[in-house]
Amino acid sequence: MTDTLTTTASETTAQTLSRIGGLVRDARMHKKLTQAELAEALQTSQSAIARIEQGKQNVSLEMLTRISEALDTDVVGLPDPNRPINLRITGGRQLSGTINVRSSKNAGVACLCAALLNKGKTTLRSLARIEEVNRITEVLNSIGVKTRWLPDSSDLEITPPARLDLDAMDEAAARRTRTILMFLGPLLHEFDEFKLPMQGGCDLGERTVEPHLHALRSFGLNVHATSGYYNAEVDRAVHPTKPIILIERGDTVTENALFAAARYPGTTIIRNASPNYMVQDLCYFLRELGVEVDGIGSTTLTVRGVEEIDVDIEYSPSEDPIEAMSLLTAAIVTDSVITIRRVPIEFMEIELTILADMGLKYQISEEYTSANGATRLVDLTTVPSTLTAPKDKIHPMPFPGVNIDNLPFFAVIAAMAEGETLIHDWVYENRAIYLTELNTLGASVRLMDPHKVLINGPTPKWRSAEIMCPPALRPGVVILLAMLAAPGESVLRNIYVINRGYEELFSRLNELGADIQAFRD
Ligand SMILES: CC(=O)N[C@H]1[C@@H](OP(=O)(O)OP(=O)(O)OC[C@H]2O[C@@H](n3ccc(=O)[nH]c3=O)[C@H](O)[C@@H]2O)O[C@H](CO)[C@@H](O)[C@@H]1O
Ligand SMILES: C=C(OP(=O)(O)O)C(=O)O
Repeated sequence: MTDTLTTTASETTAQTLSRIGGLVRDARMHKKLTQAELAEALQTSQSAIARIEQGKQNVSLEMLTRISEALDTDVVGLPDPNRPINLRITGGRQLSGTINVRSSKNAGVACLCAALLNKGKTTLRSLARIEEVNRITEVLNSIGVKTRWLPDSSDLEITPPARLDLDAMDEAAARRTRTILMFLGPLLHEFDEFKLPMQGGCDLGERTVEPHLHALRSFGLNVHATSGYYNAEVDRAVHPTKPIILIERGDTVTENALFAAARYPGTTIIRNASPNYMVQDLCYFLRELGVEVDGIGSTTLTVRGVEEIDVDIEYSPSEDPIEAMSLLTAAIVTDSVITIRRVPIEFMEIELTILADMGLKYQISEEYTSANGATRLVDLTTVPSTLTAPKDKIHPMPFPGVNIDNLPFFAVIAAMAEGETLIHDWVYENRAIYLTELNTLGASVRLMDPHKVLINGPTPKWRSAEIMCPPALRPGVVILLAMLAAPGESVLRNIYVINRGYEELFSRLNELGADIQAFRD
């Protein structure tokens, strides 16, 4: 398994050198050495260190070993998932400039799973290069699917083998994601019997599986769970004879039902479908595969499937509304003017309306269209504003509603606003609890019950602190953003979970003026 700080063979030399340079710089700064001091320890010149750090100099293995010794750390080590990445954040700095929202984790992983439906070559353009995608490509590679990042791009080419080898599956990678559950839909077309390791993902308390199994039963899939595996059997005589009613309007359950319907050579009607952004992206992707999907963006999807799909296609998953919300929150907590480009506005409208009611000022551009040809985008420029708490509680809903994954950001925003804000995360058993970590940074967050926090703002004085990153993506980012607000040096430990869902978040925030350095113990 690789992590963010390890190099991969497919990277170009220039990219690799610049990555190594960044690692040397981070390790040197962590050790609090100047370039001249490191140069002296290595008996080389300060300009040689500067060139290495800028990625402008070839670095031999011998030199890397010496640098590692001088800095007391493996600058480039063998991949070791047990060595956590930490962040050192110098907060209290304003941000400025422009940043582009990248494509979403959730559409990305849906399209990766959907590529299993296609015997031809699938190219995903501008796919998020994140740990969740790494885990899925590791699983795909282990079962025989070839994946290749095209040079100088984030475009991933996916070529399936004639027959998948499920026995060779990289189970360790599979168990680190919930996405593995979304292999059920594609695989039921390929195997009469198969088993999959049980899923992982964010630690948010119990997450349901039954809605997936319920939906897939209409396609003859029967699953029984035994000691860490889903054992699946497919009864080929069973077909959806009536509309499939999802028992939850979940995103991935809708996607699993779509995978099953995509290669069923008949019409499937899916009711209580999620119309959320990643599901819409997946529907557009399926259309590229030749599958007819009507009702995109609604809760009833009608799918006319194709038994065998063998086409070479390209698709560009759309921009991530949750990343847009994260960047907007970064601007709010640092009281900054930044322009966030490529915001998928349809999936941010309610959040923006609530924030406007709280007093947030911003400007938005004319709309334009994402590379997927459908998603409406705007550029959003923030204006430093004085916020007051919302009059009512903030709670999420399946789309359209405040996005479930955007909810945690309101906690740190509420900590900037005058008055009391109640945040009700009815969805996840554990997630609200992690928001109380904001207290360590000076906020006033009271846990009312496992689903509700009451936040008193504005925070009189943010203070820096050292915190273990919560094992959940969005709360982890919320803590990171609060650390941007807190003057002084904070440390956020073990941030794998953030890299699971965000691409180069730290260096991109640094380009806006933040000071976030990654280091390993
Ligand atoms: C890869 C991916 O796309 N992940 C997203 C997807 O996960 P995913 O689709 O896996 O979400 P879950 O199935 O875990 O649903 C989240 C929670 O909401 C509950 N629930 C959901 C729908 C509903 O109508 N009623 C209900 O009670 C579920 O029981 C569960 O506890 O959707 C979640 C909810 O939007 C997001 O947080 C995840 O980022
Ligand atoms: C909960 C999330 O993701 P996942 O479904 O991948 O665990 C998330 O994106 O916040």
